[in-house]
Amino acid sequence: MIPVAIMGGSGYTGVELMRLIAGHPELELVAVSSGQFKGQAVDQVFGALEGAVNLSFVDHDARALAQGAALVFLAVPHKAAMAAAPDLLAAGAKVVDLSADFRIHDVAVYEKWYAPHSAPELLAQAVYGLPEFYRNQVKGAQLVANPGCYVTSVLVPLVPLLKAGLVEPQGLIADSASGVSGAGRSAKLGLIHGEVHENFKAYAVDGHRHTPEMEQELSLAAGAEVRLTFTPHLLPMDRGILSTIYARPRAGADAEAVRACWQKAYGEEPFVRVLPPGRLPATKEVRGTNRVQLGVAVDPRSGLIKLFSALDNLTKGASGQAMQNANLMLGLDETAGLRELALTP
Ligand SMILES: NC(=O)C1=CN([C@@H]2O[C@H](COP(=O)(O)OP(=O)(O)OC[C@H]3O[C@@H](n4cnc5c(N)ncnc54)[C@H](OP(=O)(O)O)[C@@H]3O)[C@@H](O)[C@H]2O)C=CC1
Ligand SMILES: CC(=O)N[C@@H](CCC(=O)OP(=O)(O)O)C(=O)O
Repeated sequence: MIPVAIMGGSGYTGVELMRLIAGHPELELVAVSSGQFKGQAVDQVFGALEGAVNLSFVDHDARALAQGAALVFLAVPHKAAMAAAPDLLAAGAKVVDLSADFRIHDVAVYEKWYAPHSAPELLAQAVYGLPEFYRNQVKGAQLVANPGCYVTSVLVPLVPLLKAGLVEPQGLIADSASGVSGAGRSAKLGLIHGEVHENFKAYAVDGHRHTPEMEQELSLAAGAEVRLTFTPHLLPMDRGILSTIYARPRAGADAEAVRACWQKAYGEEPFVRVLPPGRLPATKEVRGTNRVQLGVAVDPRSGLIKLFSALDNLTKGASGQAMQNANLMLGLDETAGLRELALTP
């Protein structure tokens, strides 16, 4: 068994990582940290893990977590991740960072949207962890920057189409809606039941911090600078993201051409499902899985192409993708521990 550790085990992505590791044939969780629950048994704090994790939470001490772990998952907020990564790497551990700290290549862009960067020297070695696009680089990486949840739902449908020149790189619009677990497990007024239940609204309409990350990867795919209009929405459910993307077709591209392009890009991919005509992505069909579903339609009036993607923000949007990256970095079967199917109602 390969020993792994988690910094930030008391949050939603941390507990999801523990669930996935518990079902993984070759990984063993050897340490997990939490400030709030330090010293308490993991399965007392999270009853869902009873019998599956026999550890108590320890301090957020990077060097201690790296000791005895081949790989450490950083399931902590941005800033905390860049503070821990140098020590973890220096101690010889591989690192999968679920935060945004190493996703944006240009430090000035990162600092504009986030905060001053305390470890910019690591940006050049960080690999952007979308295995469907960067699999070979991930395999050799010491530090992987796991993509954002909204970002994965926008890049998977769009990147192959931009690379193939099937859609115009300008004028792209993405409307995405996320379940509440996307905002993490800390108490916030806007996330309590009375505010979220039976409600649906947009937020961050002047600019969400995932926009520059999307534009970075979309521009690389298009070979030209891409500007995207992105609007996130909060859905009254716990998990799941549905993105609807509007794009202007190029060279007469239609739904069939889009599906053929996706099939070429993803036909062999274990976690991307291109849905046949007549079926559209649905969050319930990917809930708890590492899958992304893709669907397409052409608006008969405007001629715009509508792309749809569904994923679970905590699995393919965070911890599942982190596990997929860890599998590649450790030389394991990429799908190990990730073969769960969604629950039907
Ligand atoms: N939720 C989601 O769907 C997604 C989340 N992400 C990213 O993953 C990371 C974790 O998110 P999520 O699990 O939702 O967050 P939560 O708020 O649910 O959990 C945060 C975790 O980080 C720990 N933590 C908080 N502050 C610090 C600190 N200064 N140093 C070390 N640890 C700290 C907390 O531990 P304690 O309070 O016990 O000390 C807790 O375990 C974030 O960077 C987030 O942006 C990425 C994609 C999707
Ligand atoms: C519903 C909700 O609030 N979602 C979060 C998703 C952000 C997230 O987790 O993003 P990083 O991985 O880049 O930190 C938000 O909009 O801030």
